[in-house]
Amino acid sequence: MQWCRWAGGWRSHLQRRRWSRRRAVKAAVFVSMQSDSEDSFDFLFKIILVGDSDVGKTCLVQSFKSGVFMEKQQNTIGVDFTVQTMDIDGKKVKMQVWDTAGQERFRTITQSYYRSAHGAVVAYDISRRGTFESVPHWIREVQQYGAASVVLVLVGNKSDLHLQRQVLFEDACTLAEHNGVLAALETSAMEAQNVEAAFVLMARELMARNGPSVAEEASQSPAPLRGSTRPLHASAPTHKKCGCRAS
Ligand SMILES: Nc1nc2c(ncn2[C@@H]2O[C@H](COP(=O)(O)OP(=O)(O)OP(=O)(O)O)[C@@H](O)[C@H]2O)c(=O)[nH]1
Repeated sequence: MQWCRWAGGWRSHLQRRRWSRRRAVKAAVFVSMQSDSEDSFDFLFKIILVGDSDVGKTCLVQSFKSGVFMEKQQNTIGVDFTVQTMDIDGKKVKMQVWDTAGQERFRTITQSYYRSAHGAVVAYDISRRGTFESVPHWIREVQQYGAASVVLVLVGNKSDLHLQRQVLFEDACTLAEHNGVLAALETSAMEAQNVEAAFVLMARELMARNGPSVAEEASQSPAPLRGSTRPLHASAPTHKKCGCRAS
């Protein structure tokens, strides 16, 4: 498993899912247009997925949601919304994942979704150098339009295309370290490699940082979480941003 992290405390035993029965039940539900009927949860986190067009953001979300790789034909228009619930350390963690369009023409729409995100996954394609060179731009966008406490995870997707690799994992680690990013991982939506690990890593960090306040906020929400609802506002930061130290 390719990953690196600077915030400390990360253990790499997260590959195996612990919530396979629930996932199996929910796997058929793809999200954009449907509500999630399971309304009780211990934690609720909103995660935004950003990065250049065609890096595989939608495929990552689909892989996370259903474990299935679907060759996507169309580019995302605006923002798409998915909910996935996980069992982490006996806690029911609901992840709202907002898959944004990478195309420039949707930038104004997508920026408006950053504000309430607890975490952001910044994705690039390991086989296209240009998508990696855009990463600082995406990080700046998240930092400019998102909450100060937003947790960033860097994901180099399409790790199955190792023969076409144009980005060294070491370069991704260096970039992450210099930009206050929690961790860098390489994933393959096609091979379901590390996809779940990226979201579990994010969830664990958010639980550790400001989980109780997010859970409390969610429990006070007047309406159950549904696909059509607006995102919850991010809770106030309770901890400092990650330091960048080599583990
Ligand atoms: N080889 C390989 N191809 C992938 C992988 N993930 C996605 N793709 C392909 O990459 C292309 C783009 O994937 P999308 O998920 O549509 O990319 P996106 O980032 O959502 O694109 P926008 O909606 O324009 O922002 C599709 O042809 C996918 O089949 C992967 O892990 N490996």
